[in-house]
Formats: sequence, structure tokens, C-alpha cells
Amino acid sequence: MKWYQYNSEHVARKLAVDIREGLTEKQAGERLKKFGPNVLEEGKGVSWLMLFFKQFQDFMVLVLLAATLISGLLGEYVDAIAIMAIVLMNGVLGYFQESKAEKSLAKLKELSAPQANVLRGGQWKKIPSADVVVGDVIKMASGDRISADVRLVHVKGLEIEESALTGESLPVTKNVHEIGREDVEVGDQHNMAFTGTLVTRGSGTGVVVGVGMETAMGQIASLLVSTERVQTPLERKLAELGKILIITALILTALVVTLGVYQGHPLYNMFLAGVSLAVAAIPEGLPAIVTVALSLGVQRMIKRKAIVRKLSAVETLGCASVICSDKTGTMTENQMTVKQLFTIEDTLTVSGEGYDISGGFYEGDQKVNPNNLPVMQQMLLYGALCNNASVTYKNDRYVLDGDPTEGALLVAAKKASITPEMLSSYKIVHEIPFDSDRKRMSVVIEDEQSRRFVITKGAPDVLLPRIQYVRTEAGHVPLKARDEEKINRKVHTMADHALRTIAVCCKPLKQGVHYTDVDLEKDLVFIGLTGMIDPPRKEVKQAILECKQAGIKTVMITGDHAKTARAIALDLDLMPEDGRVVEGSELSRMSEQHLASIIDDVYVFARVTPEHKLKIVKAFQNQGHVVAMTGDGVNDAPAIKASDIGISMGRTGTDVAKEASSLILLDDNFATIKSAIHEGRNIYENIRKFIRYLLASNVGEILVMLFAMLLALPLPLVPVQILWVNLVTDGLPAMALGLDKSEGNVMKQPPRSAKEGVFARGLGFKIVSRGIMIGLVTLIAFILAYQGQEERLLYAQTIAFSTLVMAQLIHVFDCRSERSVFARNPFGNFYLIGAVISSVVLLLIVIYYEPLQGPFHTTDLALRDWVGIIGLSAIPTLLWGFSKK
Ligand SMILES: Nc1ncnc2c1ncn2[C@@H]1O[C@H](COP(=O)(O)OP(=O)(O)OP(=O)(O)O)[C@@H](O)[C@H]1O
Ligand SMILES: [Ca+2]
Repeated sequence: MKWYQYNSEHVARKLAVDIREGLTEKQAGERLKKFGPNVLEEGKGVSWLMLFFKQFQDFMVLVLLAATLISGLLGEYVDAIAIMAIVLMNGVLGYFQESKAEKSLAKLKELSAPQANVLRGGQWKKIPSADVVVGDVIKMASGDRISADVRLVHVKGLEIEESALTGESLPVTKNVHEIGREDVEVGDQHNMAFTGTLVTRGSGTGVVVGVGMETAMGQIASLLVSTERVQTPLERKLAELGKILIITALILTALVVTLGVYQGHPLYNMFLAGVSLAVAAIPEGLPAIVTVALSLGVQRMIKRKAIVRKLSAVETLGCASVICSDKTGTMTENQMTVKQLFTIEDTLTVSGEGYDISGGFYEGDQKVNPNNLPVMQQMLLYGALCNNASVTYKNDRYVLDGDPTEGALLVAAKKASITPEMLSSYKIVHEIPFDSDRKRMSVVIEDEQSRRFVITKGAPDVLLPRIQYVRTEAGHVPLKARDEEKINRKVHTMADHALRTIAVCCKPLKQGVHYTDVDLEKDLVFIGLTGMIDPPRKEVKQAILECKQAGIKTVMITGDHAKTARAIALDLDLMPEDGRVVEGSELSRMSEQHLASIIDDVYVFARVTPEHKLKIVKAFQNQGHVVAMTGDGVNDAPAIKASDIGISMGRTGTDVAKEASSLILLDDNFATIKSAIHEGRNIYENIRKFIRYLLASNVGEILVMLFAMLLALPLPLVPVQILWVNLVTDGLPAMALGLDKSEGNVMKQPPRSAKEGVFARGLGFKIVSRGIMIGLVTLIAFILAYQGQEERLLYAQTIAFSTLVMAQLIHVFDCRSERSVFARNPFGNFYLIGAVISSVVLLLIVIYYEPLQGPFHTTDLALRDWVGIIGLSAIPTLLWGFSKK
């Protein structure tokens, strides 16, 4: 027998679980230990050994190793061993860089791991999906990705899209009845929900019958190949650029070798020098350092409560020019409190903060008891009945479970002493749920006398066309134009005060008549209006200002009333007085071109449904903007996907929204978007810094050799020195640049263009000009020291080696700023100081430590030599430090 053939009690019994209580933590722990975690086995990751050997796969490194081997066989042991040692160290360094990148990517994956809602010991809990065990009672709602195979026991309009499993993209409606037949296809098992499939509608609960590889998904082996990470745009650009650089380096190296041989240097010497030069000059490590820099940035973002799901987002963030953000919960606290009550005869204000149930009702300054006003009392009671929220007192605080709008209504009712006992005498027999498209919710209620009536609550402008009567103290009277006007005026004044408005209506139902859902919400009786405040989060105003200074426009998108939205937008300084507010209905009528033509003046989109978001994203993109878009629901997913930076909410977001997004806000906070953009810009600037440093160094290295060969000089640097420079001077400071703090002005500049190339904004010129200067001063130092005398060669090479190293170590400080070397405090980057000091110490060691003098072809230098070296090596940086370019 299969699970779908049993009825639900039987399933529960077989799995030894009480469906109302769930497993106990102890039972679950035991099962987890016995059967293992609920994960699908992925393809094997790279082992550390493979990662290590990968460092030596590079073609030029192989040539170098072969060349060293030959020189070893020819008796040049010292050279061979020194080169081998350096190549090995290079490999170790590369290994550490890459494994660091791998680790932080793995950690990232862990952080965005899916969760499941399970019943344990009578309490609903969110736990990592991996900890779900067979027998767990699990709850699923619209937007969830299901994390185990489940036999459903209770469903409420549950629809599941199972394309991942069956290929069928239409959602399947689920029920709980057992299926009598055997051999039912997965797609026809209507009482089952499967791992990896998606809830598109409704909700349900069930018992877990299969986890991990024992699920229907686990059986499909083909899906389990681990997905490989795609390169980010910058990584791709650099990989392409790398090819060009490799060819350039090879051509130049070949030129150096040819010239050298032509000038009479021995072929073997030139070959080894050439290969070393090629290894040093080819920036094959650049993409890896970029990955490291990106993933380090990702770690910093986690500290700022933003989780990057796609590495490419780190780059794109820096280009963002428009942020489209939800209002409720992202810009505001999403903590609603009713402030005003309105019936056609009375208006009251309500005191109190948050969900605290202490507070009173006032008419002007006069305290009143709302229970003396029958219509008022009815509105409060009905607001609490058409309601799925609950407010409980926990740890000295009132906490809300459910929708904040409903929480506010519940709290207002409690302030009027409406108790749960009073509510329990009414039975809810039917519910038409709230969603952002409908902007209303209805319940059918049966009272103790078995009389039935509907309560509908929702956005007033949506309900007004459905209202025919008004409730007064004397009873229901037909709605007159005068009343309608009065209601509308009240809605507007409430909205102007940034209050969210909810209208409460009702309608008695006749016995024995069948009403469809459409009928239920027709011909309603208006009872009253509530106005509730949702205060802005306090950090948001500052964040919006910083975005503005950074050339980024913030746009508010909300389902709320236009006036409410406008009041909050003005309060947050999000838009100028004359900024435009566009409503969803207007948006629907507008053509895409028209929208694109006005969109630069729009700051608020109000009364929109999630479907509108896609149109908004497209219109901004049409105008050449790079758009960040937030969202949390299933219907937000298309817009999130279409935007350049999709952002989802860590707390309130559905799995679907999270999967579509490239950035998750752990605290759902708008200010976090700003922090992430700041970090994204910083990372990109740091990447530019070390590209600039590394490539300028390489240009210098190649040019000094090329110039020397042109001038028929001996080799200014021996192979092992070149390799040493590549390892030490190029390696450590470059990494330290990747960890640099941002220049104070990163958020004071317009966003960079997404099309910008690697060498944009003068970077190419900086690289070449500094590179030439570094090559020149090294050459001059060599010539001055050599003086054409063969016996001075060792000394001159030591001088050239030191000058090259020092010139680079001074130049690295210039790379910290886009402006000038003098623009920043040189001691501002602790890592860089450390890297420079260790490079200098290592240089002194290979120069003065006798056992190393042989392998590194160095000799002792005098103090006066150092004066010359430092003087010369400071020239490139100082010279350009005074120029603007
Ligand atoms: N639980 C509810 N029951 C009935 N009506 C509601 C409920 N919640 C909100 N509304 C009404 O629907 C309108 C739209 O709400 P919705 O939740 O779609 O937007 P929002 O949360 O303000 O928007 P966003 O999150 O995009 O800023 C509200 O202004 C309110 O009038
Ligand atoms: Ca190099």
C-alpha cells in the first residue's frame, strides 16, 4: 500500500504522530539521528587536493616548471630549487584565496537555506528544512517551496505547481481524500504534496511521509547534479580581458627574448627569463582575486543584514539608479494602530501605541465609552470578527500573530472591552480571504440564533461602489449622495494624515438562499471607517537622503491609498511637493511608452497590485535605469526577476519571492538596501584599485626588461627575482587593497554606468602611465648602478630589484584613491600597512640574509644605495600625485 491509499488517521497512526500535537522535540531528534537530515545529495564538491593542484594547471606555470626541471638537470640546482619554491608558494597562496572564496559561498548558501513550518509538541515552529523528519506535521501556505513529501490532512483551497517534478506547469488542486487505486502517477496523487514543488494558492497541513533521497524528487537523479556558479559580468569581462592581456604579455615576452638573443645573451638564459616574465606578467590570478573580493564583500553585507543570493548582484548594486520599494514594512514599521473611528454620526479618536491594549476613546477632549454608541460598538466588534490575527501578552509585551492591519482592529476592539468570549458566540462559516488584488476580505457569520450575515472589510474606495445602505443608530437607511460625499471626505482627511483606512460593512443574509462569493460582497451596509497609523521606520528618512545624494531615486510602491502614501512620502522627504503620484487604475490604462515618458517625475505608485510592478520595472528600464525592486509575495516574483536587482524580504517574504531575488533583506528594512548599495559600490572601487595596482606593476615589470634589451644591456632582473616580485609585491598589497575602506565620497557620486568597461574613468591611462614610470625608474636605477661594468652586474641587479619593489610599494598608496595619493590618510588601511611592511621585510631578508643571496642573485647594499633607491622609486607616484589624471 502507498501513502495516498491510506486515510489520514491511518497515516498518522502508522507514523506514530498525533496530528494535533505533532512530534515531540525528543521524538524528532531521535528520528533525525536515525534517518539523517532532509537533504538531497548534491554532486560532490571540489576536494581541497583538487583545488590545490588546480593552481598548477595554468599553461605558463607548467612551462615554467618544465623549464626549471631542465635547468635543474643541467646543474643549475640553486636556481631550480628557488624557482620551484616560489611557484609552490604561489600555488599555496592561490589555493587559500580560492578556498576562502568557496567557503564563503558555501556559507552563503547555508544562510539562504529553506525553512519549514512544523508542529512540534503542540507549537508551530520554523525550522531549517534539513531538520524535518518523517512524521512531522507540516504547514504550507501560498508561496512556500515544500520541503518534504507530505500526505495532506487538511487543505484550504490548496493549489500546487509541480512542474519541477512532473513537467506540468499548471497548478494542481489538492484534497485530502484517499485514493483507492494502485500505481497512481505522481501528478495524480491529489492528496500528496512533494518536495521541491510550489504552493501557488491556499494553504494546507499534512504529515511528512518521506524526506531527503526517499522523496519523489530524490528519485530523479538527473536533477541532483550540482549547479555550477555562473560568472558575474565583471568576472566575465576580466576573463575576456585576460585573454587579450595574455596575448599581449606573450608577444612582449617573445620580443624581450628575441631581442635578448639578438643582443648576444645565451638562449637558455633568455628562455628562462622569458618564461618567468610571462608567468609574472600574465594576470591569471586576477579573476580569482576578484571572486575573493566579491565574496569578502558578501560577508560584509551579511553583517549589514543583506544576504546576496547571486554574486553578480554585488556588482549590479553599484549601478542601481532607481530603488522601487514597498512601503508597508520596508519603509514603515508595519505596526498598525487605530487612531480614528468614523461612523456616519460620530467621529472618535483612539489613544495608545502599538498593540498595547491600554488606551481610550475620545470625542474632542471628552473621554467616551464607545459601547454607548451602538454603531461604533458594532464596527469594533465586526472588525474583530472579520479577522485572523491574534494578540497575546508575552514577556511583558503584546505580540501580534497575523496581519498588522487586523491586529490593529483587534486591539481597538480590546480597548473597548470586547472580549474573546463575546466573539466566540459567533461562528465563521465561510471566508473570502484578503489579497492585495482584491483589497478586501469577507466572512459569513452565524450568530447564536442561527442568523447569518456577511462582514466585509477593506479599502474604502474599493468598497464604496458595493455599498447601498448606511447603518445609523436608527437602523439601515439607503446611502445618499450626501453620505457618500461625507465618507469620501473623511477618507481623504484620514489619508492626508498618513492614516491607512479600512471600511467595515455588513449585510444580513436570507435563509435558504444560496449566495455566490460575488453576491456576498454586493449591496453592503456601511458601518464605519477606521484610520490607522503605521509609523515610518526611523532610519529610512536618512537612507533616502543618502540615496538621493548618491544619485539614486527612491520610488514608493504601495497598495495603500494615494493620499496616505503621499503623506508618508512627503514625511520621508522621498519626493518634492510637486512630485507625481500615480494610481494603479491610471497605470492600467497607460501605454508602456506613455508611462516611460512620465516615469521620471513619478515618486509614488499607490493602489497598485503586484501585477503593476512588472510594468513599472520595464518603464524605468526603458528609460535606461538600473532598477532595484522589492517584493515579498508570489505575485511579486515576476517583477523581482525582471528587475536588475531583485530584493526580497527575509522575514515576511515567501520562498518564491526569495528564489526570484538576488538580495534578501534579513530585517525587511529599506535602510539595508542603502547599506548594500554602499557596500556594492565600495567593492567595485576596491576591485578597480587592485586591477590598477596589479596591471601597472606588470607593465612596469615587462617594460624594464624590454627597455634593457633594446638598449643592449644585461638582464636587469633575474628570473627568480621576477617571480619573487610576482609573489610578494604583487600578491599581498593587492589583497590588502581588496579590503580597503571606501573613500568618503562613494555615496556622493552618481551611480556608475552598467555598461562601463574595466578601464573606464581614466583607469587605463593610470595603469599605463604609472607602469611606464615604474619601468623607467627601475631601468635608470639599473643603468646608474651598472655603469657598463660586468663586475657591477650583481650589485646593479640588486638595486634594480629593490627599486622595482619599492616603486610598487609606494605606488600602492596611490591606488587607494581615484583622486590623488594625497587625498587619503596613508595609514588608513591597516592591512595595507601590514602588507607593505612584510614585503619590505621579505625584501631585506632576500638581500641581506646570506644563504638566500645565492638563489636570489643579491648582494649587500649600503645605506646610501637605499637613499637612491627610495628617491627614484618615489618619483612615479609623487609626479602623478600632483597631476589630476
Ligand atoms: N487584512 C485586510 N483586510 C481587509 N482589507 C485590507 C487588509 N489589509 C489591507 N487592506 C486594505 O487593502 C489595501 C491594500 O493593502 P495591501 O496589503 O495590498 O497594501 P500595502 O501592504 O499597503 O502595500 P505594500 O506592502 O505594497 O506597501 C489597504 O490600504 C487596506 O485598505
Ligand atoms: Ca605580476
